[in-house]
Amino acid sequence: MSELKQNESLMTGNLLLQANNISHKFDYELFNNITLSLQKKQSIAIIGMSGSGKSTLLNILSSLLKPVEGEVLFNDKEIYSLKQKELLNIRRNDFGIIFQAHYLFRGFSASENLDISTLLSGEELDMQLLSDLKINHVLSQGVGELSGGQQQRLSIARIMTKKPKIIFADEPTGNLDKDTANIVMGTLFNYIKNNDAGLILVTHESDLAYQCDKVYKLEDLVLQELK
Ligand SMILES: Nc1ncnc2c1ncn2[C@@H]1O[C@H](COP(=O)(O)OP(=O)(O)OP(=O)(O)O)[C@@H](O)[C@H]1O
Repeated sequence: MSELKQNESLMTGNLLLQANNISHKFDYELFNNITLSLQKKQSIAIIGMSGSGKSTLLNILSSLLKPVEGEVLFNDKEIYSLKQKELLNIRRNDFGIIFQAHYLFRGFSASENLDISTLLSGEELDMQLLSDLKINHVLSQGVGELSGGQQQRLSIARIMTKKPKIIFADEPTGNLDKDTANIVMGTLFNYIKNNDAGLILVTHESDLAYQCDKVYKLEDLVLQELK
């Protein structure tokens, strides 16, 4: 994005997240000098080969991993310069992170897993959301009794229940058949449009990626804009 456009979106208040000149390495360099911005109601997909660093980049953008270089701005504040408590507040209230492995409480029912989200956020349970995700009929069942795909949708519902400003999703439809994956993606797109939120999605599936407003490919250390 040009500096002019970036300033425009800052002025109109549409900017949700701005990452500047992000570089990261573990044993070897993963990516270099990545700049990315997310606007309200916008969805961004990141694709790339296995091991190219997509999940690592998502972790950096979503407050879980401080990059070796660069900054991530949310509400005009560089998140990795914040005090731990402020960062935790953003992670708890504003960011919704959907992992490849979902972290549901297995000894509890589906409904109790959702209660944790409503209790912490003070938000109401959205029955329409549960119905859209086709899990409204399994609420009284134990998490261990649900299918893998139902567990995945329950973890997505739990994250959406707290009404995050940004949803970061790492392969959110990995366990789902095509039709159910489309339902989940439709629910995520509706959510961001209706709540002035944004979505950053990591996926292997390019047809899912191209449903997003923007598509980037992580390759040869850089993020290339494909759409
Ligand atoms: N905490 C870590 N410590 C050391 N190396 C790591 C760590 N996390 C990831 N890596 C390495 O960084 C590289 C990129 O991993 P990452 O999970 O970001 O890739 P990816 O593109 O998301 O892959 P996939 O599509 O297979 O999920 C891998 O070689 C991985 O082993």
